[in-house]
Amino acid sequence: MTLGIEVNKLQLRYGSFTALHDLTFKLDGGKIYGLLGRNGSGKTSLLSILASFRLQSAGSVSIGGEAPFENAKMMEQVCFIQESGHMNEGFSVRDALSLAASCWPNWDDAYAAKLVKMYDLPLKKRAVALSRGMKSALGVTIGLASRAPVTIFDESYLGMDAPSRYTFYEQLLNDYMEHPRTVILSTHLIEEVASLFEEVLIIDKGRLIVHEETESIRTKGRAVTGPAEAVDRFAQGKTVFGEQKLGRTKSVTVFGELDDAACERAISEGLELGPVSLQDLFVHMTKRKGDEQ
Ligand SMILES: Nc1ncnc2c1ncn2[C@@H]1O[C@H](COP(=O)(O)OP(=O)(O)OP(=O)(O)O)[C@@H](O)[C@H]1O
Repeated sequence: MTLGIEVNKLQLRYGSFTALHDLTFKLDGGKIYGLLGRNGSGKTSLLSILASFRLQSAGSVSIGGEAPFENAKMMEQVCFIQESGHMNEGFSVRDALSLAASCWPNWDDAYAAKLVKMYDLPLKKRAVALSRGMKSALGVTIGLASRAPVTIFDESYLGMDAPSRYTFYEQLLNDYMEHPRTVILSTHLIEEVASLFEEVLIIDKGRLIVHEETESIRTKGRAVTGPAEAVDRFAQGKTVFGEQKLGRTKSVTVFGELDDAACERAISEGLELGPVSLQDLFVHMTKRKGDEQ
């Protein structure tokens, strides 16, 4: 089963501070979404509302057609894994897994055991006493094995070392192919995870500035490489970021879609056009006064 999500004019205020401004978007069920945003942009606030950890100040959220807040049926359908997951002081890893098994009806014990083995999680150890990376490994184990129709990972794998993170990405993709569900990943490690995203949402200062298919976002910019003079001529009048020079060869990223004629002109001048990284585009789109170029 997959569940879609609809968010309409969603606002969240903390006292007099507005963290989320009129967010409106629709997520189809059964896709992997990337949620990107700079520090403090409102990612956790948004995800907490989707997971019914928090009630919005205005607007509406519906998951599979139902409002999630204080909706026991919905809580079984949504699994929210945060980096700073709260663990009961006295709980062992085994207890944490047993509790998770009782929360999510689609829980797969055999898959959880496989992940425990992969991550070498010590079942008898108190969960609060695990290292940061091991806590993250426990978190992603719970998120994956929950098989919840809506599974949200809020930077939950940041504490893990690179091999463990790659294991997570691989497991997520394989398990998602076998058991399609709606997955939202918020991350600052954009390039590492970008290939998993089918669609990307970018929020900036509590406002949604992008919601598009990943492939379509990548067409918003191009990497242009070639002889420095030809690159400069081509880039004139265009928005340029991410400039690199090696000898007489230069590479720049130009922002904005290029039509066929512009691409043909570039190629005829000996320039190479390549795709732009999602991370470069994200940095450009969320740039603020005072940021380094
Ligand atoms: N409980 C709270 N009380 C008051 N302000 C809050 C509270 N929680 C978050 N905020 C504020 O809301 C804004 C959004 O915070 P949020 O944690 O949602 O951002 P984020 O995008 O997840 O950030 P990061 O990438 O740094 O984790 C920030 O300005 C933050 O200070």
